[in-house]
Amino acid sequence: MSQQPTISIESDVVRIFDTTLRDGEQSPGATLHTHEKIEIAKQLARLNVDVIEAGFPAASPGDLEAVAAIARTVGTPDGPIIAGLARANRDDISKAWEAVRHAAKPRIHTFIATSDIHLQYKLRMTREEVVATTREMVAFAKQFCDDVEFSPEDAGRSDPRFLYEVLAAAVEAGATTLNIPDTVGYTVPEEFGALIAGIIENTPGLKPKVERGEVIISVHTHNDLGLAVANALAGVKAGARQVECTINGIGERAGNCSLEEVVMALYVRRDYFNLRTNIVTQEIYRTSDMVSRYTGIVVQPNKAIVGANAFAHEAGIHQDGMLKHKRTYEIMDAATVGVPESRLVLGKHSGRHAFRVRLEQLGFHLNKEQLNEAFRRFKELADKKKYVTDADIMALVGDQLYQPKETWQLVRVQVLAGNSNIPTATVTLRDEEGREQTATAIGTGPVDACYRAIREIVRVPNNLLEYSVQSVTEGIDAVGDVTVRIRGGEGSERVNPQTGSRSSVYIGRGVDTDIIVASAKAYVQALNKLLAAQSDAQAEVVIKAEETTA
Ligand SMILES: CC(=O)SCCNC(=O)CCNC(=O)[C@H](O)C(C)(C)COP(=O)(O)OP(=O)(O)OC[C@H]1O[C@@H](n2cnc3c(N)ncnc32)[C@H](O)[C@@H]1OP(=O)(O)O
Ligand SMILES: CC(C)C(=O)C(=O)O
Repeated sequence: MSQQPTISIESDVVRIFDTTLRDGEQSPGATLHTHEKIEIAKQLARLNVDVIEAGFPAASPGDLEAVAAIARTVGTPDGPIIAGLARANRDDISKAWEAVRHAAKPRIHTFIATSDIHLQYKLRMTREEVVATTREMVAFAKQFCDDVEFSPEDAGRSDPRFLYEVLAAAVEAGATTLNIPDTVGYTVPEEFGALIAGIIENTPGLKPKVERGEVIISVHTHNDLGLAVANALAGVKAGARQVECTINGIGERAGNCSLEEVVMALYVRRDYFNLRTNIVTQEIYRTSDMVSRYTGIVVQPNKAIVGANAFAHEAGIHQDGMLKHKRTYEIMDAATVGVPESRLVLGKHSGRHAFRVRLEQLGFHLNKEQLNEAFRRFKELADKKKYVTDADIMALVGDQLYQPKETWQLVRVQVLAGNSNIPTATVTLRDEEGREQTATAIGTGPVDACYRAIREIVRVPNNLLEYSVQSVTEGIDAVGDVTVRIRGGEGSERVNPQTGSRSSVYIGRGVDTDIIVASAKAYVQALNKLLAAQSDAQAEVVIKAEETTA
């Protein structure tokens, strides 16, 4: 099984054959319109893939036209090879040629299965018939096109000795690329590598042709066991010089070998593979994003290379390492794949170093005590909130540095709610001189009614931007923690003493076992901040006016 490759191939280039528009489009629900396929093909050309498999022209007239359109627009002399897939029959091959012939560099890719299970149940053919069909159909394709690729489908589960026979027939008939598919993602890397090495070594007459680059061995792996990329790399190590892959690894079932992963593995581990690709790696992220948007297939956040978290660091120890030297936790630069920069995500696992750096980026330069207090409050918030945003941090530190006086205090709140009442709230607030005011309001729910009643008393223009409630403790007697964010009207801007930046957004928090009470406290707190900022602003105007008169 562990047959070691003894091959010495002249070229150190691994060709990238992108099949996003053919095998990728076979992902359930990924159907693309022709104009989207053309856009993706153009982007693949910018990415500098060597081959675009643009579709399966015999599948439908629309598919044929889409492949032809790509051949015409993207298949320029400097552009990639444009391939069309065809079963091993005359009709499919003729249609493939009809579509790809418009390209400067066309390729017909024909295939037939070689595993016993496919022969017996699907094709209902004998091995002899498969060999004869291969010879005949590769020769038929060769009449149209010099560049013919042949694939023994389900090679991963085929008898290797039979594969050698079929592949020899394909080469004799003129195939210049032999693509070895692990169609159902069944093999494991050592085994697949050995399969490739065995093919090169044992297919009659093949090895010298592969060494001179007259015949290219290609690999096409599927991800049913999550091994598609590992298998493709094992194939490359054994002598393959073309990898068939898709953007974001989309494709039938669990998908195909992911282009970005295999390309970056070859790039980052040049020391191990001693090979290169022609890919413009800086275009990777843009391509991934386009394919995701057009197919509607979302990229999982932890996906290697292109996932949202691929260059994000949350743990404090990692963030500290990153700040001291990027290579401590990153094996490649985000910019290499077109991601603007790596991110330090602030959350409950973050440490002081990263927190301080983010504060400085936001314009806050705190002394040690202030930083410790801000960090304590940040951790408290991170325990409750999944993501702590920059806005949260600004509000949190802003609040810490700026403690307004309490213009209004909540005295009482009483609500009538339920599914047979109009939600009604009666609220009593006390002002700085100890005078109480009461208002009653109805609303769409008890919180809305309560907020309307408060507005009746406080009467300061504001918009509620965000209302969120969380339980701080567990169980039926849980304490509710309400956070509100409001924006004040004109003249309610607060100047950040650290940065000089202005904002009219105020945050209020209220905690109580009754969430209506917690909601009222939070809103009153936010309004108090707004009122304090307004009176500060007025004082500023008066002082400026006095200075001018003086
Ligand atoms: C592993 C892969 O990804 S292979 C590529 C898969 N892609 C596609 O299937 C493309 C979309 N397919 C289609 O639109 C349709 O299946 C078509 C137009 C290609 C064919 O449709 P139909 O003629 O209705 O046939 P259907 O798909 O039901 O069955 C496939 C037939 O092709 C035969 N066949 C399958 N593979 C091959 C092959 N490589 N060479 C020759 N014949 C083949 C099957 O044995 C079956 O033949 P049968 O009708 O004599 O039993
Ligand atoms: C047609 C071949 C290359 C294929 O897609 C597969 O076997 O998975």
